[in-house]
Formats: sequence, C-alpha cells, structure tokens
Amino acid sequence: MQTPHEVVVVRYGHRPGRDDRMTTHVGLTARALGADRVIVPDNAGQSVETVQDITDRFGGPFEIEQSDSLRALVENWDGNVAHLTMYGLPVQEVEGEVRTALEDEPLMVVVGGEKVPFEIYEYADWNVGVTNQPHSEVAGLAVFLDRLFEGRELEQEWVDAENRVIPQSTGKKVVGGDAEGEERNPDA
Ligand SMILES: C[S@@+](CC[C@H](N)C(=O)[O-])C[C@H]1O[C@@H](n2cnc3c(N)ncnc32)[C@H](O)[C@@H]1O
Repeated sequence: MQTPHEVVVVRYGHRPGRDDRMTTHVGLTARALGADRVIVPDNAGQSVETVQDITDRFGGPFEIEQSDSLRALVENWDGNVAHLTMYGLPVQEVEGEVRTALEDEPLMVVVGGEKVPFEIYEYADWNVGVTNQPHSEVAGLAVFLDRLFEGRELEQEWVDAENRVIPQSTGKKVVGGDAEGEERNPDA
C-alpha cells in the first residue's frame, strides 16, 4: 500500500508445529491489511512457503523474509518500533502519534508468540494494547493495521496476481489476474 515509509511486521518467536498456522496467519494478515513486508524467525520455513505462494497467486507487492536474530533485527532497525502487547497503551490513544511518525520514518510492528523478552518492551517506541485483554497476535495485528491506515488498506490494488476474486453477494467467482481472464474453479 502507498505509505510515506515502509511498514514491516516482525513475528517475534515461533514454536515449530504449535505455531505453524499462527505464524502463517500473521504473514497473511500483514499482507492483506497493508504492510509491505513480514519477517519471521528462521525456524518458520513452512510459513514462508505458504505466504509466498499466496502472494504469487493473489498478488503483491509483499515480501516475506527470515531472520536468525530477531532481537538484533529490532534493535538495529532504522525507524520506529511498535510492539503489540496486552500490557501496552490503548491503540486508540497512540494510533495518531504512530501514524504521524510514519510520515518521517519507517515502522516496525512486533507481534509475539511465546514470551517476548522485556528488552523489547524497553526498546519499543510504543507498547500498544488492542484492548488490555489477552487474545491473539493475528487479531491484534489486524486491528492495529486497520487503525494505522484508517481503513485505506481495504481499497488497495494488487499487482501481478494470477487470481482475482470478483466479489459476489452469493457464491464464488475467481478470474485471471487482469480480471478479463477465464473464470477459475475457486475450489481448485
Ligand atoms: C498469545 S499472546 C502471548 C501473551 C503472553 N502472555 C505475553 O507475553 O504477552 C501472543 C501475542 O499476541 C499479541 N497480543 C495478545 N493480546 C494482545 C492485546 N490485547 N493487544 C495487543 N497484542 C496482543 C502480542 O503481540 C503477544 O505477544
């Protein structure tokens, strides 16, 4: 999506097996809701394949990368850091400040899985709560990005898509990427 600077999501921590779907869904949610890039731990290769496959089929631009040192990645980031946590300040109170800061610098959005080290809480420019109730990194990320972009991400255009969904009041319609292509079987 068009933003003054890049928005990168970092999935901080991944337990192979247990977190596979969650890490994949963090990546898919980051892509669908307007982030430019997601970085996942180096033990989350399965999620990388899935997110890359969806991007190839449904369009971009969107990048997925892996890192073997998430803490260094966060601490060496040349921009601002928003860490999503149920213990943080309410998103509705800080979203304006984060949005304004994005006009000057890129933004890294950190979501956890297993326990996030306290150093990340200290390093973050904002610790942000989407409510102060425990829920999910996927839900927290979705609400945060929608607030950050004020809903504009819902209108974004996708390029180089093999498949394009034509919205229907009932049923499923998928065509080739130029929207003029032949109809595809959505269950294929
Ligand atoms: C299952 S929770 C882990 C909760 C864990 N007790 C902790 O250390 O925060 C996984 C991730 O979901 C996100 N999350 C959960 N509830 C949230 C909330 N209310 N607001 C923002 N993010 C939340 C955070 O990024 C958290 O690291």
